[in-house]
Amino acid sequence: MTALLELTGLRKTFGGLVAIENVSAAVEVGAIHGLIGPNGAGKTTLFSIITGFYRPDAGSVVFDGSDVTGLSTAARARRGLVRTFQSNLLFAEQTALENVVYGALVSRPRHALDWLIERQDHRAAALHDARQTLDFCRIGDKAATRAVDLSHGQQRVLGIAVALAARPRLLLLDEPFTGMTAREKDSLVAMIREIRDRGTTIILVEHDMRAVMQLCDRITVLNFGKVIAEGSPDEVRRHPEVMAAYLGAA
Ligand SMILES: Nc1ncnc2c1ncn2[C@@H]1O[C@H](COP(=O)(O)OP(=O)(O)OP(=O)(O)O)[C@@H](O)[C@H]1O
Repeated sequence: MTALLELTGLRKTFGGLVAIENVSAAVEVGAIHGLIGPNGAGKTTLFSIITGFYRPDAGSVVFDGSDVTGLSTAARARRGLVRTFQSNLLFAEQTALENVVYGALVSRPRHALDWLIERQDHRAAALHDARQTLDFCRIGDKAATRAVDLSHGQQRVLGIAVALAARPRLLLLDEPFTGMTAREKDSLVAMIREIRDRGTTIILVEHDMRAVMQLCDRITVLNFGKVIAEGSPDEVRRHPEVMAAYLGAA
């Protein structure tokens, strides 16, 4: 297997606090890779380093063979490294369809230009793609609904649809299951598998252990900013340090 993402020797401090210390990990092409750990373990900080929101104090982020450590979030997104947000950062007053179109345009500035100068063929193609993405995410019937009028679970799915519109090669999902009903969770588990099966590698930061264990091929466990375990769900579940970290946290 080849690594799509390689993290080497990452370190990030906030004042005197070491949030991430000497973190190395590799995410294989086609994997669903979990990133877990108790509260304050450093998951969000690591996520932000991978997406370019934070610059690490040391170490490197290599995406598809290129060092992207110094690149902006937008430059990474154009290369196919795309994230969703924990909160629903959507255009609340716009329809679901418009949100997905914006998701596609943000990652493809050339298309945005065509849109602005009203290239009708590009507009039609963008709308067609956005409709297909909403259908794929099982919210095609909500295309004309304003984002703000969707249920919480539907808004989270729309967030994923917006990210998918950017055609990610690596999709980072930030706690996508938060606040979902059991039924919505089951549907999202199936959807995430399908996204992977269509060729997108996935990193999943998630507190819902059932979803993590169901979905992930590999899991990296952080505690106090360090990697304490890495392996299959079964290996990680039985790892003494992981059990201790979660019991300690509980
Ligand atoms: N911007 C910041 N400024 C100062 N300290 C920070 C900042 N961001 C995170 N930290 C600290 O770094 C450590 C790791 O935090 P982080 O949010 O990455 O953990 P987490 O695993 O995502 O936690 P949670 O599961 O609660 O979201 C914590 O001690 C946190 O207080």
